[in-house]
Amino acid sequence: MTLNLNQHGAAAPAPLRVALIGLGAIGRVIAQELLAREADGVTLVGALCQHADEGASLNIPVVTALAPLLALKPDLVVEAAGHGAVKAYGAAVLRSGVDLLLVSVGVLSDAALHAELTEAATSAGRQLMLPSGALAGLDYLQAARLAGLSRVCLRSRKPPLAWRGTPAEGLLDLAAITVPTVFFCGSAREAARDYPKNANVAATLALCTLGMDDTRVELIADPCIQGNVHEVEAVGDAGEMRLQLNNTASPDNPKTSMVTPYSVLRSILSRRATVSV
Ligand SMILES: NC(=O)C1=CN([C@@H]2O[C@H](COP(=O)(O)OP(=O)(O)OC[C@H]3O[C@@H](n4cnc5c(N)ncnc54)[C@H](OP(=O)(O)O)[C@@H]3O)[C@@H](O)[C@H]2O)C=CC1
Ligand SMILES: O=C([O-])CC(=O)C(=O)O
Repeated sequence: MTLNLNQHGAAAPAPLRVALIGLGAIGRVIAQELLAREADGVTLVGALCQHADEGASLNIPVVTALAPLLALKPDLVVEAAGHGAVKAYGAAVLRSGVDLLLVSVGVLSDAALHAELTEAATSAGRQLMLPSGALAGLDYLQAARLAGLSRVCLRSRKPPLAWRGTPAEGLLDLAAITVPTVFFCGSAREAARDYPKNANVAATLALCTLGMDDTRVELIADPCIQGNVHEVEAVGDAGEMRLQLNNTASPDNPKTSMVTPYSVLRSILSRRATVSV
């Protein structure tokens, strides 16, 4: 048995072994940051991608199926690939005895899948982790929920090109709009389900507050902005919250806020932090 000793001679925990699913705009930044931070007690053991050549520049093992990913003996699998990947692999990861961090939180708008993942985590004694992602203020909102919340609303604005390839294309002429245009008003469940690459934050907010059906969402195509703007309004017994985030977009994906992979990184590093906030 090998014991890692810190500078005071105390036993240090073994490095946390992390595996990724997806090496796109989010996954690649997480991978680069983890590779640069071996000293922080975290080791990137490999990634699951659709194509074996995707990780070539990162010099990490890349596999194209779940079994060889789990054979790398991760302690934590981080999904950064999309709703389809969670449906394909999520429950199996947990059932194999490995914790799972989901970036594609919006997939939990599917109540049956939510129940399946929760059951898999419970029966295996593992944790399903959800990062704050492109959002903020969730600590306050979860405390306010305990005190009693009555209304929660998210307004997400993105430039027209960020809504390409979504149902917004059938509702308005994205190339022609000249003023901010609301094209969706509904529940967090509907937003997360119908805009799987754009409205994961709606699900995250809902899970921390009033739930998928009572958390309200507006989606807006805004030709006057560069990045992604998320506004949260919450009202309850503990007071009112008004929060506006003006997020820089990822240089590799205009739908995704640049802060998202760093939020995941924070969640990962906090598992090995001596002082955790
Ligand atoms: N929680 C939050 O705040 C946020 C969550 N998200 C979520 O994160 C996801 C990833 O975002 P982002 O990195 O910007 O997207 P990208 O499209 O840049 O990257 C996704 C990557 O995952 C790969 N991929 C897709 N399906 C699979 C699969 N089954 N197995 C392995 N790899 C797969 C894609 O490969 P290929 O291109 O070959 O299909 C692509 O390389 C989004 O789809 C969204 O669900 C995004 C932003 C914020
Ligand atoms: O990154 C963002 O700003 C939000 C996003 O795409 C999502 O929640 O899916």
